[in-house]
Amino acid sequence: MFGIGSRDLGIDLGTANTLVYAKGKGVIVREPSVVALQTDTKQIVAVGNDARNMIGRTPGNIIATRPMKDGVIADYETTATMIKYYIKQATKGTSSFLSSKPYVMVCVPSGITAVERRAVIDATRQAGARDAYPIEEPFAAAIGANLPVWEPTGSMVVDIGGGTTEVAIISLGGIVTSESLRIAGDEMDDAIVAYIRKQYNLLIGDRTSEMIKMEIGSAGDTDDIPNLEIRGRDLLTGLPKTIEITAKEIADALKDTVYAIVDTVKSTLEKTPPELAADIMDRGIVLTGGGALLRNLDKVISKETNMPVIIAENPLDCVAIGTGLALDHIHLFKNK
Ligand SMILES: Nc1ncnc2c1ncn2[C@@H]1O[C@H](COP(=O)(O)OP(=O)(O)OP(=O)(O)O)[C@@H](O)[C@H]1O
Repeated sequence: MFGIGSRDLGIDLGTANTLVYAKGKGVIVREPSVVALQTDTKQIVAVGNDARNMIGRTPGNIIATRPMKDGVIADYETTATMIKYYIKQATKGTSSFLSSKPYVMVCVPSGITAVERRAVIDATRQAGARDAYPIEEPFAAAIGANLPVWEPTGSMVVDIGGGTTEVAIISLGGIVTSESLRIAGDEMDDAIVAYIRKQYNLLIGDRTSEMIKMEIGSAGDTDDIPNLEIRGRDLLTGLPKTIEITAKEIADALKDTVYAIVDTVKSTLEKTPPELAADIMDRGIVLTGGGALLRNLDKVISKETNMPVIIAENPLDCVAIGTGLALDHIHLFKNK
């Protein structure tokens, strides 16, 4: 018997954001997956929001890095330290932390290799978990979006995060078919950087491109979206420069990424057994993850698939909520 208790945690270890869900409390930590390190000693200077504010603004002796890339661990030691910091933050005040470590349910992309999966389990244990149980991200997203995952009915979830887009058809507590694409929100940001550089010879940072995406980005129609003034460094003069860009330009820059996501949704639907496809037709495709907030993405997916598409409530929190709620079914998950 596991004896899951209130100290146990669900962690959405994301490429862009890390969220921690505590049983009975909900999401109690929501911070960017960023760590700032001393370049020479590799000592941690800051984690989360504090570290994110340093991106692109660090002096030579400090670097702000994202230890997760494309949904998997790119820098093992830094990821373990980051998880440790968040577990500590989530369990502070609960005096039992040292005497009784938490069980942790942690999400992993569905397309992960055995080695990548092992790294997540080991890093979470090293970070102070009593034991770690991986749950596939789209399954967690579906639980968090309140879909009837345990029932004999088809549900379809598209989780668009920073590094990965996970598409899955779920029925009877399992993933029937899924596809994982290592293209999502980060790729959209990169596409904006590349467009501005090519079109205007202007270099902008990752934070600026993400801000542009959130402010005026659209997967389709751009009517009624105002222009935006942005600042960067002119590559010809080397000096700061301000330009005005239109939503139409940004929509064009995002097109390839958007259609890579749409094609993955379509090819997953093509592999779906007909009975389940009929269920999905009734209930609709549910979008989760921060990428679900890209303007008009729901409309474009709906038009391209002829299916109803719904954006989950609190799309950024679905994976964390689902990971936490899955603690009640921890015996169904393997810790190897
Ligand atoms: N309003 C918005 N419009 C467009 N994109 C958004 C919006 N809000 C957040 N995002 C994007 O959502 C992404 C982060 O989503 P989320 O936190 O679900 O990802 P993650 O879980 O960290 O990543 P992954 O699942 O790939 O490991 C970022 O790329 C962010 O820019």
